[in-house]
Amino acid sequence: MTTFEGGFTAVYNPRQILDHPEFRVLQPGEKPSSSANIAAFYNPAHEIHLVEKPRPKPGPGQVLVHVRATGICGSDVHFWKHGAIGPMIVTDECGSGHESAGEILEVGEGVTQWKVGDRVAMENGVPCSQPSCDACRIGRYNGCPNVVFFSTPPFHGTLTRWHLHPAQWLHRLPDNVSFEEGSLCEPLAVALAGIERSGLRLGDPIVICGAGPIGLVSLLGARAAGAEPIVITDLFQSRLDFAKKLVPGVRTVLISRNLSPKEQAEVIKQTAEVPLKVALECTGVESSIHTSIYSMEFGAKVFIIGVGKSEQNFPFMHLSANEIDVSFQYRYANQYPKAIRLISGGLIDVKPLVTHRFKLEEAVSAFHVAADPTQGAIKVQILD
Ligand SMILES: NC(=O)c1ccc[n+]([C@@H]2O[C@H](COP(=O)([O-])OP(=O)(O)OC[C@H]3O[C@@H](n4cnc5c(N)ncnc54)[C@H](O)[C@@H]3O)[C@@H](O)[C@H]2O)c1
Ligand SMILES: OC[C@H](O)C(O)[C@@H](O)CO
Ligand SMILES: [Zn+2]
Ligand SMILES: [Zn+2]
Repeated sequence: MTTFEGGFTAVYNPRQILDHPEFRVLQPGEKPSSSANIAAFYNPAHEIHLVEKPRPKPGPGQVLVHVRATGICGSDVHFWKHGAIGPMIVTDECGSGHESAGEILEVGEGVTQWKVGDRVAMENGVPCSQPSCDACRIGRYNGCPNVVFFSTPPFHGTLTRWHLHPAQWLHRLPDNVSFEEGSLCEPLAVALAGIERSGLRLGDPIVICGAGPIGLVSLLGARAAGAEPIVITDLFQSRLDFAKKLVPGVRTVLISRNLSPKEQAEVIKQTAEVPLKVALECTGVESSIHTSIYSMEFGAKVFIIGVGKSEQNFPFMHLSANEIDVSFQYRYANQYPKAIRLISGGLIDVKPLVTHRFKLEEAVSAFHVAADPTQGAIKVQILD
């Protein structure tokens, strides 16, 4: 039982908010009609294609959102290309996209907090919200065992024109925050959750490993949080150049495949010039995690946001003898309001992360650009 704002209560099963199950795959070259509810789906045959679906009707406690901006996440590409992330396996057609913002088109029964035309960022991991669920009850709802995460199989994503959403999992966008910025609140929420739980404090010297979208939003967040100095690493100079443009004061280290993690850590330490208190690890790659661990001072924290191989080795004795804590982040909880405030207040500027823009009808091309490293994409946005 969930109480919606305004006192309306409903038995609330997030699985019932699944988008309309009917869809038709468009043939290659077939033009979708301009009034259709189109979406980009991936499937177990590693195809990505447009589909047409009916326009859904909001039920009690739901709203219909016209999705205006969606960013492509590495996990969308991964589900398409590799068919699984850990235990989440693509067994059927599945809608992509979970970094979205839009405009409310219709409100369902009992929805009092939203009206048609309101601009919102969509929080796309919808937990069960049942009092019997410990994770939900204590506010660590990213750990809800019954979470519906749109775009993670079997739940269709928000890369679509019209999407049904539970009213209480939307966040109002102030006038000075665009739909694109609203959609970028999703990767930013990942970084903010990690930074919050890493215990990072004003003036802390840190290293960020990996300068992909997650490393870069972590860089923006860490800079806003007052970390200094900040060292960022990557295997590619182009990504480090991007980081330097984004935050000119950042120090960069190009990772060499010829150096061991210990040797690499020495380069990071020399670049930092002061002992490092925190690592925000944003690759999930074993060698990079080792490098981050060897870069740390006694009592430091290695905070792992990246995800990678199911089983990995750890430099156990180095961790133990240096009391280095290792922690992990899984998605986020309670970060959207903060992300929106930081963007609206001008403390974090996510706009430069968008390198490519496509129309919804061009979503398949957008995926090909996002998946091709030679295109130099950081964040590909799909706008409608
Ligand atoms: N914890 C979560 O909830 C969560 C949420 C979103 C993404 N992620 C994960 O975060 C990670 C980063 O996401 P992204 O979108 O930025 O991915 P990405 O692949 O675009 O970026 C990763 C970057 O790390 C660099 N890299 C790879 N190996 C490296 C090494 N040994 N040393 C230094 N840099 C190295 C790559 O060149 C790349 O620029 C991924 O593992 C992703 O799955 C986690
Ligand atoms: O941004 C959130 C992440 O992409 C998701 O956790 C994804 O990796 C799996 O659902
Ligand atoms: Zn994501
Ligand atoms: Zn729950």
